[in-house]
Parts: sequence; C-alpha cells; structure tokens
Amino acid sequence: MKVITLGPAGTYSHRAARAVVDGGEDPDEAISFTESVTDIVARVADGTADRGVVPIENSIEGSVTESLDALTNTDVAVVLEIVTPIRHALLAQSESFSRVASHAQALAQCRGYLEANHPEATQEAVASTARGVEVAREDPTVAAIAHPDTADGTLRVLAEEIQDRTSNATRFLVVAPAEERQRGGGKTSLVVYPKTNHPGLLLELLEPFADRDINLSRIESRPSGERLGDYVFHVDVAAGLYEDRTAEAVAEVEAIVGEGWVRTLGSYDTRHVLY
Ligand SMILES: O=C(O)C(=O)Cc1ccccc1
Repeated sequence: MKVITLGPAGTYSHRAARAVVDGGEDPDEAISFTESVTDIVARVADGTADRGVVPIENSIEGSVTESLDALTNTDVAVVLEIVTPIRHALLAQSESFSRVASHAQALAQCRGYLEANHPEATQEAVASTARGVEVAREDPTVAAIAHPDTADGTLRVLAEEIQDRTSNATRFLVVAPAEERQRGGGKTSLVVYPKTNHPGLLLELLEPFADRDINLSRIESRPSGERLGDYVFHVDVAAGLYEDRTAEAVAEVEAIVGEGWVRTLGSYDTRHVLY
C-alpha cells in the first residue's frame, strides 16, 4: 500500500500515516511525502498513491482549509478518520534564536506560549512542522515547533507541551481513489454546493438528517470561489451510508440542491492513535 502524506519525515501527518500502513509492510518503504495537502489528494486521484493522509481539523485552531478545498475540487473517497493528540515542543540549536518556523496551525496552537515567552521572535509559516525543523537545523537563529521526537544531535528540545491547551487533538482523513468509496462506517462526509441562496436554504439542507434522527457532527462553510457570499458546505453526520435513513437523507439533499451538486465522500470509522 503506497501512502502519501505531508513531509518531510517527522510531521504529525507522518505519524498518523504510520497507522494506515499494513502490519507486514515497512513504513519507511510505504510512505512518501509532498509538502502540500492539495498535492496529497491529487496524487491519490491520479493513482500515484493508494492512500493519502491529510490533516483536516484541529481542536484549537479549527479547519485546515486547504484540505477542505482539496476535497471539494478533487474526486476522491474518505475511508478512515484518525484522531490524535498533538503535543508541541520548541526545538532549536540554542536559546538564542530570533525566528520561529512551523506549520501555520502549529504556530496558532502555541500563540499564547510564544507571546508570553518569546514576544520578540518573529514567526514564519512553512509547509509543515518538519520543514521548520529542517530550517532550524540549518540556521542557528531559527527555532521550530514540532513533535519532540524530531530533536537530534543538532537540535535540542527547549520546551515541551507548549500548546495553549492541554487537550490539543487533530483529525486526519485517509483518502482513497473515488472507486473505493465505502458505505460501511459510523460517519459519512458530504460536500454540498447548493449554487443558490434563499431564506431557509441551510435549514432545508439539514432537515433530511434531523427528520431521520441523524446527528450532524460537523458543518463548515467554505467560499465557493464563484462570488462573494457563495458557499460550499462540508457536512459530516454520525451515520453510515449502509443505513437506509442516511441514503434517503442524502438523496433528499441531492434533490434540494437541483442546479448545484453533492459530493459524497463516503462512510468511514474513526481510529484514535496515541504517539
Ligand atoms: O506540519 C505537520 O506536522 C502536520 O502534519 C500538519 C499539522 C500541524 C499542526 C498540528 C497538526 C498537524
């Protein structure tokens, strides 16, 4: 199984991706990297990889919007959700650094810590936490925020558990080719583009689920890119497509959107991974 995720090696996504590799396989052989989540989804869609692992949502910072948009624009399936706690460390060659480089989400998750402890340091968003580690390894004026295991002979852990809340969890989605879309699983994800707007539209789109006692676990709107105020909705429900009620609710939503579209990403289960 070829798995692609956010690199370079050592990212939180990489740690989540290890949970996807088959027991008999060497994770180092199976996992490859790219530095954009859009590219991860594209590589699964074009068959370069069998699975892609992308961060989708964090309990402190919210959505990884680039991942949501990639799922809107590319025809893939979601086959598993991985939920994992995130513990950030500050790593540098020494205490004397003037810049902190990390993934934008990691910088945001540690905003309070950085303001309180390193107010003079400038912040630089890079492609991933592990990219920040590579920058810090080359440049003594740079510190990185990343998993503490990315420390080595060059980089020291200066502080641990620096996220602003102790419960910092991230959801990752495992994407697969569209043909592998599943009906089994406890959750289902849809992307809905109504392409129209009138009073009560959102209510109408959600009623098919409420009417069947299906719990909505998440709704997120993203700009459609067509015009200001026009949205795509990412809807997650706590029910599988194998259940008649879910299939019926989705069919009803499809009928409501008329001119728009519904992308059914599929049903899947959740795996909690500690690392
Ligand atoms: O940059 C990484 O390590 C990622 O996998 C993205 C990310 C960043 C911060 C928290 C969770 C995931």
